[in-house]
Amino acid sequence: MISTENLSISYHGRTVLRGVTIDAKPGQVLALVGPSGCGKSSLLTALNQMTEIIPGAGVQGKIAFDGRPINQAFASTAQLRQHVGMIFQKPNPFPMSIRRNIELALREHGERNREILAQITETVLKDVGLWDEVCDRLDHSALELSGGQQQRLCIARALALKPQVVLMDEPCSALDPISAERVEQLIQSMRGDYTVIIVTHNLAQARRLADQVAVFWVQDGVGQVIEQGETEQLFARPETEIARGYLSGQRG
Ligand SMILES: Nc1ncnc2c1ncn2[C@@H]1O[C@H](COP(=O)(O)OP(=O)(O)OP(=O)(O)O)[C@@H](O)[C@H]1O
Repeated sequence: MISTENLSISYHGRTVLRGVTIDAKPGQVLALVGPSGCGKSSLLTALNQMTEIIPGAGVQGKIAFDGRPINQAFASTAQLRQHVGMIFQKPNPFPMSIRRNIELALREHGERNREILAQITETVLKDVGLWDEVCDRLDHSALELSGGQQQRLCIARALALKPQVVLMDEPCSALDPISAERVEQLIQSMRGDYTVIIVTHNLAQARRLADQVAVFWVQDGVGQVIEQGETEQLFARPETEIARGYLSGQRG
């Protein structure tokens, strides 16, 4: 669904990630794990072309969506981001009503019909398990919601655009344990319908959620993928000493 080939990322001429080849398959969850600073977030950022707005950042190598280079697969960055949504560590709802948070994204992509807007809003809020909690205060500010509710709203906002891929950068790590569990359950429920690439420092979470895992590590001062494969196989029988130490919690 979305893949990279020999992808490298640099900032101001310093390469921070080198030679990354990954393939997130349709409907699967791919977890990116590894210690701080090995380039996991940089990779996510490159996948929906946000790297382009970072001063001094450069991307080399190939990124493909459904087998086609992303520049050819999408007519514009806006179209790419419709198909490839992004969720950040800190929930970032717009400072406006719960309803407007969902509708604004849809309106930006040309949807004006009020009934359709209301219907999609209800559907996606139900999908993320938020409808019952907010249906009587849709016109209240999204900032009145708890952190966990805000994160589920942000996921609903992304899902409203019917993306095929959702990129998630540590989506649970800023939440309290109960909210984190709800968001994790939500990601679990997205399996099959969406391709998810999730950066997580929580190895137990990666093991619970992911079909595939890629282990990142800094070698010779540059981030690289040192091992990747099916989750259970990778955790049970890592091939490299470094991955074995990291996945067992003894390194990193
Ligand atoms: N905008 C930027 N300008 C310069 N250097 C950057 C920028 N963003 C990231 N870096 C550097 O790139 C390297 C990789 O950072 P990145 O955030 O991608 O790693 P990470 O594995 O996601 O780390 P973490 O798990 O802590 O989020 C780090 O050395 C970081 O300092």
